[in-house]
Amino acid sequence: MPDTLPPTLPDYMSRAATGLAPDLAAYFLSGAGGGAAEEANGGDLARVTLRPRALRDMRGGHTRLDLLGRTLNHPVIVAPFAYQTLLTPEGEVATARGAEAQGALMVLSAQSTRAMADVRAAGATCMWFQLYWQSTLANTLALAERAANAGFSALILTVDAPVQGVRDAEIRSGFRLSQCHRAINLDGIPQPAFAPLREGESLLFDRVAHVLPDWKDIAAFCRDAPLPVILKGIMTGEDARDAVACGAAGLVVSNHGGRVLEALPSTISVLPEVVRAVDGAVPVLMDGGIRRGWDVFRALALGARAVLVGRPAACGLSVAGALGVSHVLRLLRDELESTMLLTGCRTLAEITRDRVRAPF
Ligand SMILES: Cc1cc2nc3c(=O)[nH]c(=O)nc-3n(C[C@H](O)[C@H](O)[C@H](O)COP(=O)(O)O)c2cc1C
Ligand SMILES: CC(C)CC(=O)C(=O)O
Repeated sequence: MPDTLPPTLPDYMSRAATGLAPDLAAYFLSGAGGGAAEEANGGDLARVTLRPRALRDMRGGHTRLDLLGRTLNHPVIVAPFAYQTLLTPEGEVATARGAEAQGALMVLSAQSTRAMADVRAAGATCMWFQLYWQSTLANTLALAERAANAGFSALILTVDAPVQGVRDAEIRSGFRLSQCHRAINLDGIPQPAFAPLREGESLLFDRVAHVLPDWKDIAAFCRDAPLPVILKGIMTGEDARDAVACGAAGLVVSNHGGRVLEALPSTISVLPEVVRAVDGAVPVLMDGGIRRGWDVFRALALGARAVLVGRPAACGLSVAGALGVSHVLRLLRDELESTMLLTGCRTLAEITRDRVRAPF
């Protein structure tokens, strides 16, 4: 635990970047390829400027919202991120404590290094469970049942990373995951074992592609899953419409924090296209590059119902454990409140498109 907590979120990010071992910093903080998509997320958010309204009555203002049948204190959600015991021995348990301290909804990654029951016991606001497709519908439903039995209230199925991203910095750093930090909640769910490749065969198209889902599988999963299913990693209006048609209960506009494919656009730039396509049918959330309370405001103004933060929570966890996660979330919420007050928005519903100037 540091003697003093960093005063701002950028200070948490730089303290984590310098304090972590180089290979861990590369795994947790770098982006795909040379990092352009990760940089675009933050760069494009900064291109959205605010149109403040002065002298409005701000009494009784608040940051509450309703999302999938629950009332949340504020719209900042802890994104699922993998292998948290790499950052501190308590891992996801500490993150859940920090999230609960701020009444923040947390999404637990299927690649969690702590048992889902222990994480739920540590923080009651860890209510959503994220998973990847597990080769077959039956395997994916088996994992979903585990989450439902552990008391989670919704599932996030991530569809944007069927294969790992190639991150230059991570490769250069020689990052390797050790067996001490494994995804224990997947124990007993069969993982694919691929037959050796014959001459001229492609690993991705001739092996991996055979265990990947398509929209029919997603529709079957949404129909049979024991909990509402939110699809994470939607980046176009077309996919958004397909997701709604398949029965998704919500969408997350996400490029995985720019971690999987360098040539993707920023999430804020595609958010309006997705929101238009969905036309209010289900809530649209967004993540990628949210670092300040005014970034939350920017995303909400362009149609996001709430935002998720990945690296900010990871940096809070790495610098000061549960307290760091809690402090990072508090900073974001305080900055959002002050941005609302300074722009004349009493409630989240008042953060509308006409409160910003945006090139998207
Ligand atoms: C180290 C790391 C691990 C991640 N692991 C997962 C994961 O297991 N599942 C998932 O859906 N997204 C994962 N993500 C993506 C986040 O959920 C989220 O989309 C992204 O971090 C948002 O961008 P931000 O880091 O700029 O806030 C991970 C992100 C990071 C940084
Ligand atoms: C195990 C990985 C697929 C976790 C992840 O989503 C990531 O590292 O971005």
